[in-house]
Amino acid sequence: MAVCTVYTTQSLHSTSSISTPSKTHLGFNQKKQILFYNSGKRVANRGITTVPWVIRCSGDTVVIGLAADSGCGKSTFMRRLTSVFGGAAEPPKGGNPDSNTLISDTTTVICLDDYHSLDRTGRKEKGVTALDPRANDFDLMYEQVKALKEGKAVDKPIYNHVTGLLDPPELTKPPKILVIEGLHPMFDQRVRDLLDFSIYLDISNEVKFAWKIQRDMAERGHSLESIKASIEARKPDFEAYIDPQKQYADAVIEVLPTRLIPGDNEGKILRVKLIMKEGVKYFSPVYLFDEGSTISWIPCGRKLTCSYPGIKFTYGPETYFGHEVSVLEMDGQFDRLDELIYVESHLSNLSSKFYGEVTQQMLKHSEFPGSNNGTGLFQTIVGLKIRDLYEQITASKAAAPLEATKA
Ligand SMILES: Nc1ncnc2c1ncn2[C@@H]1O[C@H](COP(=O)(O)OP(=O)(O)OP(=O)(O)O)[C@@H](O)[C@H]1O
Ligand SMILES: O=C(CO)[C@H](O)[C@H](O)COP(=O)(O)O
Repeated sequence: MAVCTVYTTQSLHSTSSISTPSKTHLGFNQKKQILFYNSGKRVANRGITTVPWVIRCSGDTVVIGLAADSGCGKSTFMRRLTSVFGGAAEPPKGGNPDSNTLISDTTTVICLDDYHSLDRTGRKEKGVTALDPRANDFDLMYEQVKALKEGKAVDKPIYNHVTGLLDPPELTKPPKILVIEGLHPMFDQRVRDLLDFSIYLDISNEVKFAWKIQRDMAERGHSLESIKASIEARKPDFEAYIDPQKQYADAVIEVLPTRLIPGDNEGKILRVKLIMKEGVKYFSPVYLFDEGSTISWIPCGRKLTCSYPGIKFTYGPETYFGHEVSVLEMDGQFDRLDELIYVESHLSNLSSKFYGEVTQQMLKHSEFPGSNNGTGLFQTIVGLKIRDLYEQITASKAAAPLEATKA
């Protein structure tokens, strides 16, 4: 049910006895008594009113932002996230086969490439990349994400990656959870302010290169030179417009080459950091052994099989762009995924619903890239945290109308 916040009208504001705008919550078309307050004290009772009083409706839609460069694992993360909610995500039925949208029972994932204002030819003519803000319509992005958050359907444009053209729009309905993924979910402050939670996938250049080669060379037949050239061409705009968004993220998954093999730059064994901001509403960071302490842990031995170069976890408080954060790091990879339960049992605040849920999720998607290392583990954990955040937000919204009528 969408919930609407009702404010007093201008004429009531001008009444000297009422100094603060009053608020209450209504369902659409629901009649309810509206109470007015003066510094928390009930001062008037205006009887029954209806929707015309409503000036702002916010649906139950929780909005999550996922930022990353292209080819950095957003789709894989989305598949893990939607799986935590129990359903598979699919393109809109009967719509444009080249739609970028994915819909599951609870979640709709929209790709912000759909807000490219310049198509492929337009960008070429103007000499700008897709990462450049001038190639994107942030006004429309803001209006549509805001509308969806408020429970209203929108006609969202489609950027067609096959043709490089802007296709006719598709009707997008407000879901329970809206994920906006792409290059710029935290770039525009208005859009950023709509996010209930934000994530940045920070893939180091060395690893990005290794992944690109794996996908674009092995799977798409591109040459090594063209992959190198495309990464180099994107770099200045990536550094100017995409990378700075990580400072705003509530959680960052940073992927680096291992430190367990000196000089390694193959990008096969990874060191992955989960950077979690402290003090974010409805989000309490995961910790290892003891919250707030600095821990270094090598779990290899009788309970966890590790081949060379082994596995090392670290955990502790740090500062990230001036924010207090907790950082959990995993370097190395698992030999046997079923043994992950041993690691899981030493992690706290996971927001799992039962013992072993993280291990179960990882085993369920063992074929996804990153399932044997920190990328898969931390994406799964962030998925559980998002479910928990969603449940807390909806519970608090459901409690709000009751609180308002009790007063
Ligand atoms: N955790 C991982 N470990 C190893 N390789 C990975 C990982 N995540 C992604 N990759 C590699 O990167 C490729 C791109 O992943 P994915 O499709 O999830 O990224 P994306 O950000 O959605 O890409 P795009 O925006 O280009 O569609 C995968 O095909 C895989 O080769
Ligand atoms: O950075 C990207 C986000 O996915 C794409 O390169 C951008 O959307 C442009 O698309 P295309 O490569 O199809 O012209």
